[in-house]
Formats: sequence, structure tokens, C-alpha cells
Amino acid sequence: MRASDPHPLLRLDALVAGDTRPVIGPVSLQLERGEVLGLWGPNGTGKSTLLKAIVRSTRIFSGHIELQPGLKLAYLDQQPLRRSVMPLTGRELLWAAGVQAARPEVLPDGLAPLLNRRIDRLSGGQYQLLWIWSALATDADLVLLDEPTNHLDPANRAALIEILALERNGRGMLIVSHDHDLLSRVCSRLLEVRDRGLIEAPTTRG
Ligand SMILES: Nc1ncnc2c1ncn2[C@@H]1O[C@H](COP(=O)(O)OP(=O)(O)OP(=O)(O)O)[C@@H](O)[C@H]1O
Repeated sequence: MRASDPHPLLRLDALVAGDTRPVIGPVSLQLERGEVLGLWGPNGTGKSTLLKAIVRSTRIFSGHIELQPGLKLAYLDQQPLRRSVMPLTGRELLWAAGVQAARPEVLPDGLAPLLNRRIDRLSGGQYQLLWIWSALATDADLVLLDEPTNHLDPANRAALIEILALERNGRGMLIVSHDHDLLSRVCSRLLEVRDRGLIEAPTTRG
């Protein structure tokens, strides 16, 4: 049994959430700095709803969500917002997300050429990588990612795994994905949604 941190980044206490009706919960968990928590389970079991509850964009029926005071939060939802006409460059998108500089020393392979391109002219995968970087390159203490491997080809998926490994130190992450291989490589702890609750699942990282 893990010792309980009195000041975790995130604590859920018997949380029940859903859009029109409860779809997940009651669930309780806590996430500490340095932890990467993976969440997986069948379609429609409330994984995205749980992330939305943490950012208060769905209804909370009962229970509590506690974020560490002063915590900086970054949340990327499953369908990144992109309009058909969006005359911003990759660099401007990063700036708008709070990334002050492009941090060339840690810029993942493949991202540098996207910085000067218009984001509405990128492929789905190129945009997805840029979008994920827009969260990881901030100084957010807690990063919530919903299906980060969507749209990514094998090379970019491998790049993402490297990025996640590089950027997890000193913060906490909660990652929702059907990509069990990604979760078991990146996460220090894996939880499966079953019967509206969370159960511990094995991970290779430990
Ligand atoms: N905006 C909404 N209004 C009403 N119901 C919704 C809304 N969004 C999701 N739901 C419902 O809530 C339930 C849980 O959806 P959610 O997206 O959280 O599941 P998920 O586990 O993330 O699924 P997936 O793996 O398919 O992404 C589903 O039954 C879904 O239909």
C-alpha cells in the first residue's frame, strides 16, 4: 500500500460524474508529482468524462476534486479544436498555449519544421504532435491527455513515447488511452475502468 501524500497534485474522493447522468464513479485516487497514471478501458466507460470532471467541464453529481493550491494544469481533450481556417503558425499556437519559447534543445524531431507552417494546413498527425507539445512544453504541474496517439503513425507514436518520458519529471500526468502498449511503457501506474470504478492493472515500468 502506498503512503498517502498529504499534498498530492490531485485527489479525487468518491467522485461521481457524467454529462446528463452519472457514467463513472464513485472513484477515488490521488496523483503525486513524478507519477504518470494511465487510464484505460472499453469505449463509453467514462474515461474522458473523468478528465472533463477534473477541469470542471462536465457535471459532478457527488464527491470531491481537490487540486493542489496554485497548481498549473494543462488539459488536451480527445478532439483538438481546429477550424478549417486558422491562420496561425505552429509557433503562434505554442505561444498561445503559454509556451514562451520553442525550447529548441528539447524540441522533438519532426516538430521544428512545423513551427513556421500554418496549423490549418498540417496533417491530422502533425497537428496532434504539435498539440501535445503545446501542453508538455509548458510548466504545467499536472498534464491531462486524452488519447494522445490519435492520428499518429508509428514513427510519431514512437516520438511521442520519447517526449512523454522526457517531460514527465517533476510533474504529474494522467493519460487516457486505448493504446495499452504506450500506457505500459510510459505510466508508473495503470488503472482500468470497470463497473464504473477503477481497478489497478499491471504495468511494465513500475
Ligand atoms: N456531451 C455529452 N452529453 C451526453 N452524454 C455524453 C456526452 N459525452 C459523453 N457522453 C456519454 O458518457 C458516456 C461516457 O463517455 P466518455 O466519452 O467519457 O467515455 P470514454 O470511456 O472516454 O469512451 P471512448 O473510449 O470511446 O473515448 C458515454 O455513454 C457517452 O455517450
